[in-house]
Amino acid sequence: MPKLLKEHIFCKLNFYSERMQKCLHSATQKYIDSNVHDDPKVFDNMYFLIIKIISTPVANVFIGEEESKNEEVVTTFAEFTSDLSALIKIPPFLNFFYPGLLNRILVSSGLYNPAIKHRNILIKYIKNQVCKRLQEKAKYGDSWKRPDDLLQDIIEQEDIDDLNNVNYLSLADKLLLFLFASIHTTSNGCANALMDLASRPQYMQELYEEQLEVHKEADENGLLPFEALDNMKKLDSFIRESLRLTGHILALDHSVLKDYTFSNGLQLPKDHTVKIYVDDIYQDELLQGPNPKSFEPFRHVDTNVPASKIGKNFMLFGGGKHACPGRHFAINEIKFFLHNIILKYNICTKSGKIEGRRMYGPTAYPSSSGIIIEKRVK
Ligand code: HEM
Repeated sequence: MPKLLKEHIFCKLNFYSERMQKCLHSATQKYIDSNVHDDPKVFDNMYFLIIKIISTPVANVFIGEEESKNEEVVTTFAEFTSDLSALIKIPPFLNFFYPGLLNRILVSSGLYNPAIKHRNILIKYIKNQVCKRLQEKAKYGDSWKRPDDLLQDIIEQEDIDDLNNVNYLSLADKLLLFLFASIHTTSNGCANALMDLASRPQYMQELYEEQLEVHKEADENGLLPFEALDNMKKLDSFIRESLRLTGHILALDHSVLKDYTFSNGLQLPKDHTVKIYVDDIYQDELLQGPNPKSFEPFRHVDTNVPASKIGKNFMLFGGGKHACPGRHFAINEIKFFLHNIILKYNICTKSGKIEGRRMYGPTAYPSSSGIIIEKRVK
């Protein structure tokens, strides 16, 4: 799965950049712009709007221009992970017998499996595309212009060419894995960054000036060249700081595959799950520099370390050979989205205070508090 993404999406970030921006523009227009008129407007729980906005370009790149315009597709992309995470919230009553036993019973007995609804929706739209594409390819042969998206890449990689022999279940399951990895994570990061900005309006002017300068590179449709992302240095630093202070207490669950003993004698027994105690990384002055607990939006500007850069002092995307391959895609999406918001609007929290994260056990979620969005006077 990571190999597929690396070969077919992350090598083509530049190619997808225009589509990503067009989708973000139209989704922002639909979910935000159309609700903000001359008076300031309060948006509660922005996460639910942002997840729809983030899902729009992801759906476009994953299953193509045509189907991604459909509201039902965007809703499935947006809701799949949160519906699934309802399973994680079920108290682990039967874990005494076997880890996750209650969830396994619910899912395998068919009593509760939130994935099925989304899989059926996805199959409906994928089927439409697969049929159309195979028929067109048969009709036009070499002159057929193949659509460029992940679905087409999978069709070709798996040599799918017989309409009567397509395993739609397997195709949908592959795509659902990608949805699981990409949508909630990116939306979380984006909603946190927006709330962090609304909480600290004093940094807005500096970011606005940078985005104005960057926007000089835009074409007549307001679309930026891919390279413009590199010039959003302050915005990039702001996003990295927001990600650094995501706020989880424990993160990065990993299974221990074999008994392991660290040099200090600490033992990890096989088959246990280990999690990282996040404060050990982000509140350590040696790793983060001075005042590691405080939100300093421009702390990364002169460090030459972009928001997507992983390292021992920044583990949000994991590390090593399994580090998140989607991190550049995610950061680009967040930057393009915030670029537009900063140019169009002033934002602040409804409470007028800094809003922190919402905790669910050791995991942090974006705050559901209100954000006031007001058109910028030019
Ligand atoms: C802010 C957004 C994101 C965050 C915070 C995030 C975080 C992570 C983390 C922590 C891991 C596990 C790394 C490890 O085990 O060491 C991971 C893996 C992965 N992520 Fe992301 N991710 C994000 C966005 C995305 C996007 C947009 C995609 C796809 C388009 C994606 C695809 C993947 C895949 C395929 C893996 C598995 C990699 C492997 O096992 O080799 N992620 N991500």
